[in-house]
Amino acid sequence: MTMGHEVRYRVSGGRRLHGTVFIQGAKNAVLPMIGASLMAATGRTVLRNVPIIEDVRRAVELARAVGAKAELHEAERTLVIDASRLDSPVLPADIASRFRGSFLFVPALLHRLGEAVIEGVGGCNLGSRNLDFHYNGFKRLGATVTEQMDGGGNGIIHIKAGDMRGGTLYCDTPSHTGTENLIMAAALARGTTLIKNAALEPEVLDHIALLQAMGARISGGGTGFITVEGVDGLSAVEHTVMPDRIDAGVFVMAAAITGGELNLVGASLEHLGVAADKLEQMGVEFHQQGAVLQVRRERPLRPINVITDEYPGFATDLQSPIMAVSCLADGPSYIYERIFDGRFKLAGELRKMGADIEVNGNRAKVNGPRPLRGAEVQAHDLRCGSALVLAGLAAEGETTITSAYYLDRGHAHTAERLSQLGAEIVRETV
Ligand SMILES: CC(=O)N[C@H]1[C@@H](OP(=O)(O)OP(=O)(O)OC[C@H]2O[C@@H](n3ccc(=O)[nH]c3=O)[C@H](O)[C@@H]2O)O[C@H](CO)[C@@H](O)[C@@H]1O
Ligand SMILES: C=C(OP(=O)(O)O)C(=O)O
Repeated sequence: MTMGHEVRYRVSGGRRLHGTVFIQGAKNAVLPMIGASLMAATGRTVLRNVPIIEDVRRAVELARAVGAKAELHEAERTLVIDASRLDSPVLPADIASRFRGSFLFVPALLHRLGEAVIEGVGGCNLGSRNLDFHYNGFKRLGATVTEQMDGGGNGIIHIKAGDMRGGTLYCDTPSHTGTENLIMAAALARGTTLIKNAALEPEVLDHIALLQAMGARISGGGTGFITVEGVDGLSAVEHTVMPDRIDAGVFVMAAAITGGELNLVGASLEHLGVAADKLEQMGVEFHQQGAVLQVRRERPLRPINVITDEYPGFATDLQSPIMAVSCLADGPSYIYERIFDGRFKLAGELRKMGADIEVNGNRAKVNGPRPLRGAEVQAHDLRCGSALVLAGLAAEGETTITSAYYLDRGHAHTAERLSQLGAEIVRETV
């Protein structure tokens, strides 16, 4: 995951955070949007409020690998994509295996080039992460899916478009990227498609809004039943990416774990779903003032009971961060991870910092309060990384977080933004 250099963060804890922070654009909205932009056969798509994160850099590389012109203007947080000439259906492993969002390029390749070849799909290693809902949906629309082994024993997936016609599709559980991929595949198929048990996440709705602006005919977003009437083509448009609710949740928890007070520009209480209620129960006070969310924590942290679920349930991507906060809560906290079966590697790292956490399958009990002390710890995945930053902010002494490419996959300018709030944190490449 580190590609030549190792990224690490050093955090010195014990400072209360104060001030104003800008919430980045949403990773899980911009990635499907980059996939959608490849469906426009003419013109240039302009995406604004793009988070400057490693996953976006990889997506830009991947868009270029299939023939698109893609320019990321980092200072302007704007991505311009001209997909008028795509010339390769291959998603090369050296780029695609580094982020999950690479699979969101498949519908565009099917419609524009008639096939997609996937040499590797990446993303955080969170246990089993199947793609059967995607494959089954593509097949129901008329595609064929085959797997071959390359010389090194790695599977290469070939998807051929065939005559793509609308049909009835479903997700066994409301998959986030599954819903986005099936909507895109149906948008340019002939006739009407119904997707049952579709995901309700705000990023899925933002993605639908972009596709509608491009000319797609989609209804039912946010209901669990999505209907797509196929159209002949989609046009390039300009769209502003919604704020990242997971980035917002992490900054709420930065205020919570340090006993600070922050103004989060662009954060929405509604988008936090049940996470907002759980954080309130822990002692966080919220004041939504238009598009600015004010948060502070003055009272001692109370323990919490968390069950992860699809939106508007408690987001699995905030489960690791709240595990870090609950280490300092006044009593035992209980966490039940229902979405992924391998998302507790964090517990071992927090133990190195003095935490007392018992893990049993997908359930964890965090015995708080335990003072945290600085240690050398490893980010095993993106949210493990953000949780360790939070723990470092509250720990006595210095915490070094290694394998921090994972953190950079999903959070922009972490050290700069936290430093502006009074934290002592540096990012290093070694
Ligand atoms: C790029 C992106 O948007 N990533 C997000 C997306 O991941 P992603 O879209 O991969 O997550 P899904 O919603 O698809 O996965 C949820 C669960 O469904 C299972 N499943 C999914 C698809 C499938 O075909 N078969 C299957 O069994 C997965 O193994 C997992 O247990 O949603 C997750 C859950 O909110 C978030 O943690 C990720 O940050
Ligand atoms: C699991 C995550 O991302 P991805 O699906 O891109 O691996 C995440 O954002 O925590």
